Amino acid sequence: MIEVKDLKKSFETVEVLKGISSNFETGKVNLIIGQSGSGKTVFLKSLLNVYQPTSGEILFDGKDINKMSRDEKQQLRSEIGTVFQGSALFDSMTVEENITFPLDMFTNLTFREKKRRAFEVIGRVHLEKANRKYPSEISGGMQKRVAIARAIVNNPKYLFCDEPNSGLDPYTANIIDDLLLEITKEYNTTTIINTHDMNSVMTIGENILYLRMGIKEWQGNKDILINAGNKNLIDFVYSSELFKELREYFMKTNKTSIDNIITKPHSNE
Ligand SMILES: Nc1ncnc2c1ncn2[C@@H]1O[C@H](COP(=O)(O)OP(=O)(O)OP(=O)(O)O)[C@@H](O)[C@H]1O
Repeated sequence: MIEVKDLKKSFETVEVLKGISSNFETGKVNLIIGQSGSGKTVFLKSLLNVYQPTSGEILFDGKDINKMSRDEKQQLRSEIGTVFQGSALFDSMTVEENITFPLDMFTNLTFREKKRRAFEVIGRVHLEKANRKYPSEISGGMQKRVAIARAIVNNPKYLFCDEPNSGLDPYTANIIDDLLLEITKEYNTTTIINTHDMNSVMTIGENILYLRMGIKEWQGNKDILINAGNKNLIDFVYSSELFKELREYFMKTNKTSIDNIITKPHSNE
């Protein structure tokens, strides 16, 4: 579980995060949404300790990251898996080498143990046939699955993803969403995802934090989102004509999510 208490972050005189408090539970997919410039990336980077907050607390299972010793921070780093925008794979390494990289960095496992662990997660993201390929030889969706496998190879307690669906077609984005939801349950991770993808919001949004101009404007799950009274949130989430119509359909039929009205692709496609 990650608890954030009255988090503020300024750059010189500009206050970007204006006192955000929120809890992110273990085993749940937590989504951070908001317009461009609302502070999502600064928020995520503050949780990852890339930015030092101006004030406030960030507790990882009860421990304040900003009061941790160097060793404790190093330990925490080994417990965090990250999926960055654009996958951020090493071009000169094969899929398997990319995935093994965190084990080389953070563990003393033997070569054989590392291979076994890499093999496990490669199977988990259905990339058995690609393990000897280079990133340039596989599709964007497969690259994203490699990034996810690399993020989970070390059995992380916390999983952070920055725009995991960016650059993917909607079909592949669904596969990635499903995979992230499944992995969150299987590994019992506290998963935090920055996203602009409203489809993700409506399908995997177990806890949604809506940021607006550096403040927490709304927090809830995908099922209560539909009836949320917050006009800014509704205007943001249902800004496209298609989603507006979907919302009207939900309201008319008393449905709360799109889970039962869309057919999902299988995650190994
Ligand atoms: N290192 C920095 N120094 C100064 N200002 C910054 C820095 N990083 C972000 N900002 C400012 O903080 C505000 C929020 O930026 P942030 O990148 O968090 O927005 P965002 O919600 O992630 O946007 P997007 O959805 O476009 O990625 C912006 O006004 C940005 O200019």
